[in-house]
Amino acid sequence: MGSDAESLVHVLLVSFPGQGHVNPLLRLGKRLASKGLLVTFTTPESIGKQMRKASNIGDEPAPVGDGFIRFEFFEDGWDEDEPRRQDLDQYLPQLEKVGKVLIPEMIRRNAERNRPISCLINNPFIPWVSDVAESLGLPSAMLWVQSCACFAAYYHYYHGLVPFPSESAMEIDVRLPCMPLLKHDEVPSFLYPTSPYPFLRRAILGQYKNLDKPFCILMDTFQELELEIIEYMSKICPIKTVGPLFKNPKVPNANVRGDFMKADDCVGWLDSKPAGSVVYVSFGSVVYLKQDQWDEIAYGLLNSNVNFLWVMKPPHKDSGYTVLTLPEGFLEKAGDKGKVVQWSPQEQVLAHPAVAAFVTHCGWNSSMEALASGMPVIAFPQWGDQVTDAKYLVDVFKVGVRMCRGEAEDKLITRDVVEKCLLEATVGEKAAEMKRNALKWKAAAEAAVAEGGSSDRNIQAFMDEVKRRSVEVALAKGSKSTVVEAPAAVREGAATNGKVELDSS
Ligand SMILES: O=c1ccn([C@@H]2O[C@H](COP(=O)(O)OP(=O)(O)O)[C@@H](O)[C@H]2O)c(=O)[nH]1
Ligand SMILES: O=C(O[C@@H]1O[C@H](CO)[C@@H](O)[C@H](O)[C@H]1O)c1ccc(O)c(O)c1
Repeated sequence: MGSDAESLVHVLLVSFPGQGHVNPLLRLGKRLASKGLLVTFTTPESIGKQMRKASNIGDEPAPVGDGFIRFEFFEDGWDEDEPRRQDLDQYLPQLEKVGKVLIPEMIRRNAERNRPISCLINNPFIPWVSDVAESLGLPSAMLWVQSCACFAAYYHYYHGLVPFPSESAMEIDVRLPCMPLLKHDEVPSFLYPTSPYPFLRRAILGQYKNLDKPFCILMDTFQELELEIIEYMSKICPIKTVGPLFKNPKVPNANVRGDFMKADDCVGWLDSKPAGSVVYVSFGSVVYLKQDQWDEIAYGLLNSNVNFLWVMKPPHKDSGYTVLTLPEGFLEKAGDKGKVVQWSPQEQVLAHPAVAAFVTHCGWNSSMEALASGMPVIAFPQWGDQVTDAKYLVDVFKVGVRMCRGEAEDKLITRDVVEKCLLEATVGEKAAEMKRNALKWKAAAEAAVAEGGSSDRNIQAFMDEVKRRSVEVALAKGSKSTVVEAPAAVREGAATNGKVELDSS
């Protein structure tokens, strides 16, 4: 490694191996690197292999702005084809067991190679990373990869601060401070007493057991988007909002990506379509719909006569899902009006002028990418944070129409409803109003990450703190610090109390 990289403060990012976790943590890594840190990104080798295949991840540190990012994967101790990786109740303890041995080894190896690590950053599902940091006398931070509203909902549930739906009162609404009233099915669905995913409730709440360990909780949201709840939760936890992380004005085209699958080429097809004529349909990396629902969406798309780009990712071989099919003759009927791909370059798609609206499952990454791209949405949430994100996208941020309330409702959304929602979001006054609102959020997002914006100030303050602590760590370990510059004073900057004014229907 070049001596340039070795002279930089070095942080280690440890990610849970899910696409919705890797993307925001890698984006944080690129942001920190662009501002002058050396960043090592790690996740299990099983995913590392897919990332190397799908993206251009090399062995050498990649220069990003003023710093570098490099990758080092770790073995999770299981055979390549182990199906238990799909069962979080088995996989998370396995990751903890091996990670608690291999991450300290990785840290030692890096120190021996003259690039000592000064701070660990993890994302949810792997809270033990802050135990590793503590045991080695290193500071740690956590990147929360959902909205602050969901963070607050889980926090209040975990500490029993307000009543949530329970077996004896299934349909109560939930009143959380500084948040709109959440109907029982707008609360993150892992908290429903009847959730079929108790293992995901355990996985996400596991982070709250260790919440006192990270010195900072970074969040991929921005102050202007969730003003009141961010201010409220910041009085309780050391929160710094740094989003939207996918926008990095310093290095907008950093050529480092973390896709698990190579994106199909669809930009040329989009280029051939008129402005604002295409609906983009994607349900993220984990959600998988039933065949009858898929058919209704297919007919709704055909009947609405819109152009569409539809992501139809293949299911994981051990997921238990059967491969979805398209109705007979669907592609012929759609002709050049439709394109179906296995994986899309979503950031590029959402920024493309041909795209008018996004049918989304409302995962937080997709939600932030849509908002920050000025893209109206048609909300089709299924579970977890998605149902809460849908509530916010539609009722609070006012950039969307609702097509579905969530998997728990167990309701087939018919082709007529699909068609009605597609038209509502693409033509007429309501569509125009949602677009205006979305463009306001795009401008607010860009201002947040621009130099001196709320997220930029927070990331700078975080970097200064990491550098300050790296001196302490080096002194405590009795070795020479790698920090060459004194931490810059944390710039107070103008408080961004201004709310974004929205058109309301
Ligand atoms: O065809 C696709 C579908 C999704 N994504 C990316 O995958 C991530 C999905 O994260 P999200 O939180 O939206 O959903 P999850 O997959 O975690 O349910 C986002 O960054 C998307 O941009 C993508 O690049 N291409
Ligand atoms: O990545 C998984 O879930 C997604 O995480 C996003 C960030 O927390 C969230 O916004 C989105 O709604 C989720 O779908 C994930 C979930 C379960 C699982 O077994 C995984 O391997 C990944």
